[in-house]
Amino acid sequence: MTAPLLVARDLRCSFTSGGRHVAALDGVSLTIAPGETLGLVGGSGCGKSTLARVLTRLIAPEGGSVTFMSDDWLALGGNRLRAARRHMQMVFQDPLAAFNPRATVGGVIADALRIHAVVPGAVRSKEVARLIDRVGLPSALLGRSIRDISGGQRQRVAIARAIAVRPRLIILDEAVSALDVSVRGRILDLLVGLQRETGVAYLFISHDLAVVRAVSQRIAVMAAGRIVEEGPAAGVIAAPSSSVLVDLIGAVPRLNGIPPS
Ligand SMILES: Nc1ncnc2c1ncn2[C@@H]1O[C@H](COP(=O)(O)OP(=O)(O)OP(=O)(O)O)[C@@H](O)[C@H]1O
Repeated sequence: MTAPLLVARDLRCSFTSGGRHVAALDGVSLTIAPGETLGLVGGSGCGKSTLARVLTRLIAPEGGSVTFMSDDWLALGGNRLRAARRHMQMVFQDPLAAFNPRATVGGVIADALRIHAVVPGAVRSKEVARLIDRVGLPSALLGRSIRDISGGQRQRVAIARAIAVRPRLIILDEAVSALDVSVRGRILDLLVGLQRETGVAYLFISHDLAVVRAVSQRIAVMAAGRIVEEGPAAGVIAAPSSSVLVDLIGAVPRLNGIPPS
């Protein structure tokens, strides 16, 4: 059996605000294999984004461990962390918040290539052009400000920036949730195609089970800071064991046997 790419064990993270204590992660464990998509689904406030932020080390958990590419990920520092970071990229719901709004499309991708020294400087522009074409954007967009393109185009730029550094894992947190249905479908197709070509793994986080189902081989269902069920996508949806998943299935007419209106 191939070694897992990422193993999270018993992650715990809580917040106190307004005198209220919330266990956002209450002992979360999960495994992601190389090249697979694990879909993480759950209702609002169940801890999905906190998990993404802990895995990407934006926040430190109070307990638990993460092994990523065989390293003790939460303990890595210095040059080893910088080198390993390249392999775990993140795409957020609102890419504008993740970019310097004054940056150009080409600049965003070139910076990622430069920071991680992915290709020699002499061929960087050529690689930027290849990436922008691969994510389905015209090269005319390269000089445009990131502020002056559509939300769907911006999300394609975010994906181009993530794949530019040839990561092993991309964590997508509600990455297509703000897009209209047809744009969303095309971006999901792009993600599936890129995975086939590069073998990248995805942790695909969404409150929308239909979207998660469209791209995931396995699904983990989260409620109140815990993973309440997990397994192969088709099997989990065919025989849900948690009330959360039953509710999420009920919210998707197609999965519920009722044709969409
Ligand atoms: N910085 C913070 N300070 C205080 N509470 C927080 C903070 N971040 C998250 N929480 C709380 O932790 C819980 C989990 O939040 P989280 O954002 O991880 O959930 P989520 O599943 O991503 O929700 P959504 O789908 O609505 O974004 C919620 O109760 C939230 O209010």
